[in-house]
Amino acid sequence: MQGLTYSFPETEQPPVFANLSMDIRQGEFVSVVGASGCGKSTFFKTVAGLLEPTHGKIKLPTLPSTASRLGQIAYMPQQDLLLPWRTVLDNCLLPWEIKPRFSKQKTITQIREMLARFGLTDVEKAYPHELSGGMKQRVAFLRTLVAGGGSGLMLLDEPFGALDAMTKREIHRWLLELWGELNQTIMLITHDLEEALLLSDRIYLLSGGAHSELQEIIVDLPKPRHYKMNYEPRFIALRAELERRLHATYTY
Ligand SMILES: Nc1ncnc2c1ncn2[C@@H]1O[C@H](COP(=O)(O)OP(=O)(O)OP(=O)(O)O)[C@@H](O)[C@H]1O
Repeated sequence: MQGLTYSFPETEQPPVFANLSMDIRQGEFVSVVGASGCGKSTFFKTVAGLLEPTHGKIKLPTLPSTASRLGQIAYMPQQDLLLPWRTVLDNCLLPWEIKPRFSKQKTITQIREMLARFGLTDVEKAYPHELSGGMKQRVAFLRTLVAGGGSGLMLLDEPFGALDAMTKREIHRWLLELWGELNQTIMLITHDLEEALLLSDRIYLLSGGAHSELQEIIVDLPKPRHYKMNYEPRFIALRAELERRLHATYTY
């Protein structure tokens, strides 16, 4: 991404963000943190092609630079947005109904394989109200993977924000285990600094507006990561540094 600027049309407001540049490598896990309202979601919507940047370029190695990104990048919002009248399997089939890539039978076979890997085989015929919060997020995550778009890039906009601490921990453990197999590049928006440190290779701290800034924090914690790292000196030092820099961007 090079020199990205976005201003909402027909507003007198300064740009939500201006002149942002970053490179994400294939297979990286990168988190974006920043004060509330600094423009994180708008930034993701621009990357996903839901909004066109006012200035700047976004290049994906899998897509010609003139092609639309819309539908090419997997995007998962904060709410799971599962359709309550559809079973787990039928919710996961939704992307296929909108944009069929393979035959229905092949897609169902792929979804069933993923349901097994995600520990969801037993709930294939269940409806969303019958699932726990963590299970719903896993189904939504699976559906985002099915929607995929083939670019291998997933944008996760605070997907675990509404989960309680223990469910979040369970989903982190699950994501860390599955991570290697997914072969995806992930960008995550989060307000949870420990989540960002546990999951990410790098963290970008965004401050928006006409004089936007992106600060990069490299998370040099060894892999595989696990929860007990929270208590290790390097984790604590990185958390303190991140918190200090984040506070400095707040204007109370
Ligand atoms: N459709 C819109 N029209 C005009 N301004 C908007 C619109 N959507 C968002 N904004 C403004 O853009 C700014 C950035 O919003 P955005 O949702 O991207 O921030 P955020 O960092 O994701 O916030 P949070 O962390 O609270 O979710 C805010 O000031 C918001 O009021």
